[in-house]
Amino acid sequence: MTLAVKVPLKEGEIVRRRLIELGALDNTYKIKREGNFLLIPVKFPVKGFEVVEAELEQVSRRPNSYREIVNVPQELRRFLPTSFDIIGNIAIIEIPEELKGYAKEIGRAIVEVHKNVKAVYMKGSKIEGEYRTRELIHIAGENITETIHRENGIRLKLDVAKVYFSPRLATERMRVFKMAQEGEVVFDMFAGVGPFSILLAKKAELVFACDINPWAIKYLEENIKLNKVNNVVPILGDSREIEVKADRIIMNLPKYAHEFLEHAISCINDGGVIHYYGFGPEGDPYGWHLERIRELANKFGVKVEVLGKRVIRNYAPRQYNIAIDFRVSF
Ligand SMILES: C[S@@+](CC[C@H](N)C(=O)[O-])C[C@H]1O[C@@H](n2cnc3c(N)ncnc32)[C@H](O)[C@@H]1O
Repeated sequence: MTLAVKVPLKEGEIVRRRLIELGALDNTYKIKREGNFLLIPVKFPVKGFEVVEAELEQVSRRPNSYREIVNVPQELRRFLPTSFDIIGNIAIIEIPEELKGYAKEIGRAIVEVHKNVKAVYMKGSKIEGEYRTRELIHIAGENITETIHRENGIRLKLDVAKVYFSPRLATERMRVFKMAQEGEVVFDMFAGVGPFSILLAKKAELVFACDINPWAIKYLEENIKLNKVNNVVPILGDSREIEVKADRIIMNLPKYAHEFLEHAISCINDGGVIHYYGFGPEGDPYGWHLERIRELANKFGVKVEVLGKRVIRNYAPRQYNIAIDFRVSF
């Protein structure tokens, strides 16, 4: 037996919406028709409605999406985000202004549907600052920010509040791994907690992994142990000040990578490959970056061969996160 609001058939939809607004609708039971009435399952007695005890059928199918069970007013449902990131057992979601008042409902629904998710955070700012982190606002589940994320066969321990990490780049990291050759020396200029470095360590002879964020380096050191790799050298500092020679350089700092190009070219070995990342506008997202690369190639008197370029993902409206791979020959 469960509690249900009994309403005339023709008022059913209006009452259902009202119950959603009140957070009273119990989605775990099905609505039942009884003659000219509907029995709408509720979580608690609701003032102003006739509440009865009823035998209702339980909803047996496990929902596929939090959107199927979340209690938000019908007219706002169209604003519900269709995707969010899951990093280890932590979900991070961008909630539009219209739904900010329902953030906790959304968080609760995510925890309910995704059994592996233990904590949910709402994005509280854009990615900003030198460390490329953002403010996170806790909306559901446990108040934890440290987790272990699995991707491409490696484990990455990290704190989502203290370091940059995006699970959306997993395919890009695998693509770079596939391009890498056995026995190379790699310079990961903006290593973070090591998703490129640790993966590439499986092929490379040596990986220099630099980051300016002490938390990133702390987790990188833990991840080196966690993944039992012995050829990654963590370096805390500004990668412009690190003088190494490498066959492959990864420049995963899209917002500022162009400022580091000169140093990258000075670190690359003859015939080496640079994986450059940037942001660019719709239409020609590569043009500005390719010009910078060619300018510097002229300045250094080296040859540049573009091996590939692609859009990785949308970054903002009409702005793309792009990648350019190029070979440098002396
Ligand atoms: C976009 S994140 C990429 C992290 C990592 N490659 C990944 O895929 O998760 C850029 C990283 O560059 C680091 N960073 C920013 N400026 C730097 C600098 N001058 N030298 C070294 N690292 C820097 C930030 O702390 C941040 O961890």
